[in-house]
Amino acid sequence: MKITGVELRRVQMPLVAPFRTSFKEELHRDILLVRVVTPEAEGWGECVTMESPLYSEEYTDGAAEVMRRFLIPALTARPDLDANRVAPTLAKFKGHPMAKAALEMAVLDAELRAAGVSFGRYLGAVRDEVRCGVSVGIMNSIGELLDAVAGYLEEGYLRIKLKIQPGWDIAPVRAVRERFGDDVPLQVDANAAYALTDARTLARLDEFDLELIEQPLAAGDLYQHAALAKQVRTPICLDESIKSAEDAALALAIGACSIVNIKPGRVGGYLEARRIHDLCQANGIAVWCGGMLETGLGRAANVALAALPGFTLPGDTSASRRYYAADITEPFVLREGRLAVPREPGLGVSPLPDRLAEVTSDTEWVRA
Ligand SMILES: CSCC[C@@H](NC(=O)CCC(=O)O)C(=O)O
Ligand SMILES: [Mg+2]
Repeated sequence: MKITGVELRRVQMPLVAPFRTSFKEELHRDILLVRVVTPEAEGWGECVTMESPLYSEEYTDGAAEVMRRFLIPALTARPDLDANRVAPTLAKFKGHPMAKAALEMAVLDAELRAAGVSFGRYLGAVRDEVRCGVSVGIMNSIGELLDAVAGYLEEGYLRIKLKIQPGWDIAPVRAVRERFGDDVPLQVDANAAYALTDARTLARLDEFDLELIEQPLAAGDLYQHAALAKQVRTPICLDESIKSAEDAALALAIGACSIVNIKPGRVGGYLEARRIHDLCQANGIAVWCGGMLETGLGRAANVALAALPGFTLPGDTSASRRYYAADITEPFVLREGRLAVPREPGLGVSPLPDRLAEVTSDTEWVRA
């Protein structure tokens, strides 16, 4: 395929409620969308960067700039591009996995729409629907948290993930266990808020029979996570630490984690995400699909990925209404705790033109 041009489009998506983690409180998402135009078809990509470099080193304005100056020109120079060639073409540019992932996603979408093949079928989906969990932010009170969890359980979510940080960990987890019982699959995500010196506090979470503790320590602390894993019984799951299949192989080799949260943007794209899935499956390691509050575009791709055989745990693949009153695509609606895998070619969804226009704050055409 030859790219004839790329549109960079910024959309402003207000959240239905504040979403607070150990590093930030989100009130809205300023999202960079990418539309790749080729003679055969167009494709959409979603860049999952935050506005500021607080989750990882990337941020949205930086992603747009690196795409505009380096990544898009490298891709448009190739007359023979396809999705498998995006990462090798961009490999000479260091880092920027989320920016690269958005472009690969858009090229893959265009390629698959032209071929009449869905994301799920291309990636290797074995299910027509995926079991869904939900991520619950840090709240102002235990009461507010319990009301939120009650609402999500009522909606049918099959797993609850609680954001934690020092000072908001043991008490909220205990309160959720006491209110909703021991049978609700429950896990926590610290977003790297703890240090190895907090091992005793983290070990106190063992009494609550959690599915996992996600990213307790800093992204670069692989060795420290391996040391922590020897001091807590609850399985350690990594998120921010795993930026490639190579990182995953090292983390498994040194015992830094026993479960992996796979986020295509964090690892440079859906093809690398599949490689991590394959590596983990071959090593008997469970994986699940993480989330970055995606619109229906990224949500469609994540749900397709989550249908691969090794995704045995419910992911943060929630319904559109978890974050947005009105998505930019037809909404993903939870049914019996599950989301259906799109079956149409490519992502299987497209932005609704009127809705997209409503939320667009900027659009820029980068000519090939
Ligand atoms: C704004 S924080 C985004 C990263 C966070 N994502 C979630 O908690 C799930 C978000 C979602 O449901 O998309 C994580 O560290 O796993
Ligand atoms: Mg996480």
